[in-house]
Amino acid sequence: MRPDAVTWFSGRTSAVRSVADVDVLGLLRAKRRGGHRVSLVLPARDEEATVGGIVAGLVERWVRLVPLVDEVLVVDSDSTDRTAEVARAAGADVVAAADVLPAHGSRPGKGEALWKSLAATSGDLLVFLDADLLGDVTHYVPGLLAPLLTDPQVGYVKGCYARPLEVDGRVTPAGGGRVTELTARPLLNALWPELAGFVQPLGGEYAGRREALEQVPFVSGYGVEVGLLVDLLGLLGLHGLAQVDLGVRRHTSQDQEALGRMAGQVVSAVLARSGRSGAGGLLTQFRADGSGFLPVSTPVAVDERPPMVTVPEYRAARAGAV
Ligand SMILES: O=c1ccn([C@@H]2O[C@H](COP(=O)(O)OP(=O)(O)O)[C@@H](O)[C@H]2O)c(=O)[nH]1
Ligand SMILES: O=C(O)[C@@H](COP(=O)(O)O)O[C@H]1O[C@H](CO)[C@@H](O)[C@H](O)[C@H]1O
Repeated sequence: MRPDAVTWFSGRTSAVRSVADVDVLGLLRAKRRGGHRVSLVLPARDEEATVGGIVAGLVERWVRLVPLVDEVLVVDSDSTDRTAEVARAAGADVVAAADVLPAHGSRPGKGEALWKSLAATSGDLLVFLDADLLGDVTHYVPGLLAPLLTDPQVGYVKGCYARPLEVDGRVTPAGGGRVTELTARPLLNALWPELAGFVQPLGGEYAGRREALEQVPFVSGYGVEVGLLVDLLGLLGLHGLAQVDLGVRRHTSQDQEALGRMAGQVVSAVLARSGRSGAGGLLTQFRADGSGFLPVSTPVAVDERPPMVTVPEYRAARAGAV
């Protein structure tokens, strides 16, 4: 790593691998002293199998027992299963992404759900967790909040973790984060070497200050994480970014073809931010069908929403909330 990345990695990486690793009551005092309000957001598309357990555990611990969190919102991203009902029964507020800022239409994708969450929440601090996480993620919330509550210089915090790979029920202790290792990390090291210290640049668990998040665009699909990282580097500088080692992250993984499409979206977001548009914006993959190869093409061109602070309805709502 370049010296600036080395310095950042050693100075801006903390560790919260369990609740025992963090002074929760100290964070609660810091939250109250700072007059902060915390919104926990989970973007969810067809996550009925996992979203209920995640929400129930976090609501019990961080809303009821120790009120680090003031609102828990599941953004239902065009689910076709019972995600919304399960999340609501577990104690979350639920909103359909398509119902937020309806005058601005509705686009598919995780980034769209995250962008809309800014208009559907009120916290000055936001924590984002995927809704397909497996295992105990209780400590993720205080771990991600700690740098924001204790260091005013930090505006954005990404979780990092070991990532076991679970495919067809078989678990290998490493190997997860395939798009990260095979696409995002090489591209970021080549184009933004100052970001080389991020262990999990694509990780779906992160937290940030609203005043920063509302000033950057949100890539509508899976390019949202890499887009946010590069754009927040520009807005906050490397010293405004941090990461926290949360130990291990398990989630329900997608197949290689799906991850290929995800990688295509990540590459498009990177190319757009490095001054080169992805020429065709189309990714062609091939399925072996026994008698040859069937080409399957998917649009991966960057589609993004503007900084939320430019949306009149958002500004009006925030002004009214003051
Ligand atoms: O169009 C989408 C795609 C994904 N997601 C959610 O974003 C998170 C991460 O997506 P996914 O699990 O598909 O990515 P992976 O973790 O496999 O990389 C999960 O909570 C998904 O339900 C979403 O809200 N809308
Ligand atoms: O990090 C990665 O390579 C991908 C895929 O992870 P796996 O190979 O399925 O463990 O997962 C992340 O990438 C997505 C795109 O940024 C994020 O939206 C997901 O939250 C995150 O899990």
